[in-house]
Amino acid sequence: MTAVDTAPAQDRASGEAMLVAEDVTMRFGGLTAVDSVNFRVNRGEIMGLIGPNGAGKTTFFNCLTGLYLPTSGRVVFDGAVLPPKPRKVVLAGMARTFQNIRLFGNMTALENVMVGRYCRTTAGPFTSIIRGPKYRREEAATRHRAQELLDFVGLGHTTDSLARNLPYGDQRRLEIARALATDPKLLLLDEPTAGMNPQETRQAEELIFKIRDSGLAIVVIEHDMRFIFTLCDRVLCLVQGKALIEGTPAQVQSDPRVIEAYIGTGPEDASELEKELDA
Ligand SMILES: Nc1ncnc2c1ncn2[C@@H]1O[C@H](COP(=O)(O)OP(=O)(O)OP(=O)(O)O)[C@@H](O)[C@H]1O
Repeated sequence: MTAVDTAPAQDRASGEAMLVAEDVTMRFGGLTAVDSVNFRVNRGEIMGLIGPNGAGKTTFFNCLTGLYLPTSGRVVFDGAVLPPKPRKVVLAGMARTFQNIRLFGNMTALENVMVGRYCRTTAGPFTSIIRGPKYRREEAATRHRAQELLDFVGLGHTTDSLARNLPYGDQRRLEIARALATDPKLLLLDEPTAGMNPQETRQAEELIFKIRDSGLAIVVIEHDMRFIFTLCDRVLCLVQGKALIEGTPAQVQSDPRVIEAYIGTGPEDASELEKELDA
């Protein structure tokens, strides 16, 4: 978490591919939730995924992170086809957060982050019971790294607080710290600002830039358009499972088909989008 990415957005957009989705299709029975979507995320890039409700964003995200095996097409991560097990995906260097907070509420902030770290430790059940020197060394290193990550996300003061007692915005940041504990090369965030107040949203934005600057690639699903257009190098808009447009925030923002797609799916989404674009 030390290197700083100072590359301009256009360099990142033409950089080396970290994640490539080729013709990814996901069907649930007769419903095609994701329809032949191509997608590419480069090293050090922040990629946004938008679309009206039911557009297939979460399903596509689940295909990208190994939670779903696409009906057809493939996902290549860091040069290799994505392994079909979420645990192997994490070990390959991909971490994610979920739309709904999934912390261990009765564990402390530090313990929550340590849980994320255990995928990189080697102590098995036997060593953990014996608690020999190797276990103690590893546990101390895990604790140290977890504290570093709490500091990194701005939660250094919450070490011993129970996760369930943290304010909402802090819980979201704690989830990010736990994801970072797995040492990812790519971080996927599913609606990271859902339910946040404007101040928490601004803090989330700063944190995501900081993570990108530390060398990670990031994919974000978000309904908050102002947030996504400020944050991302490129944005993909999905509509009814299909890729409508992919481009820079300026290109996507000015494409009339994007507003049209939102209007077609209900006045709430559309007025939200127009409000954001006018701001
Ligand atoms: N496990 C599933 N089984 C059957 N249908 C599903 C399943 N998951 C999603 N769908 C359907 O696939 C379509 C896309 O849903 P998805 O949740 O991916 O959209 P989304 O863009 O993430 O929506 P939102 O913004 O509301 O979260 C919807 O019609 C949804 O009902």
